[in-house]
Amino acid sequence: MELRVSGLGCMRGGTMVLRHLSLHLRAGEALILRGPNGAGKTTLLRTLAGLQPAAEGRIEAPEDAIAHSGHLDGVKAALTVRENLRFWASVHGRNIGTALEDMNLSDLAGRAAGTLSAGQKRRLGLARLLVTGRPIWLLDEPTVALDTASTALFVRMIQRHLAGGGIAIIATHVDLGLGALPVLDLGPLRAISPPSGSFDEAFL
Ligand SMILES: Nc1ncnc2c1ncn2[C@@H]1O[C@H](COP(=O)(O)OP(=O)(O)OP(=O)(O)O)[C@@H](O)[C@H]1O
Repeated sequence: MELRVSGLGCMRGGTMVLRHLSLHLRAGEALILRGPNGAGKTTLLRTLAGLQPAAEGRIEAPEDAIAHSGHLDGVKAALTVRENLRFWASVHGRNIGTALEDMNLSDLAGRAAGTLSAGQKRRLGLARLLVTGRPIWLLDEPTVALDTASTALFVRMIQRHLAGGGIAIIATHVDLGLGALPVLDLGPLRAISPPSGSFDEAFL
């Protein structure tokens, strides 16, 4: 199990955002993506997941190995938590296993997903990764809206995934307490310079 990326360039909205990105992850390895707002973390993860085409370069991974968890996780509001997981599991030809327990969703299993809080929905989105059975996880700000206990559940979930030979790329602005993982700063790989005097800078 490997993910190999070479000379990757990614576009967003018709503009080249990142260029010359190469990386190589083997089973059990993880990478933290960092960079300021707009650096291209989401764009990179979407490109690696095949949600948008690469502008240049190569992405090599086994077929159907990648699962992506982003800001919109396709939670079906009218289905219960359990039904959502069963639906995704069936798409991948699997059952939901211990996904409910692993993300502390057992007490919410019968609730319509549309009635969940932001953090509960995020836990459901992360539980979805478990039922895909896919070994390469691409995670975009996975702990947004999670409280301390849920963040700890997520960290354990990642540790088990890596111990089982999985791979993870995690875009995050926070220290997850996952130990000394390699960090890729996308700032230097930006294909475009942020405009000077931008809105953000005006408030720094
Ligand atoms: N739908 C879109 N259409 C056009 N440009 C976009 C679109 N989405 C993002 N962009 C632009 O693409 C660039 C990269 O955005 P991206 O969301 O990948 O950054 P990011 O590093 O994930 O940022 P953040 O830390 O704020 O989540 C930014 O300049 C952003 O403004």
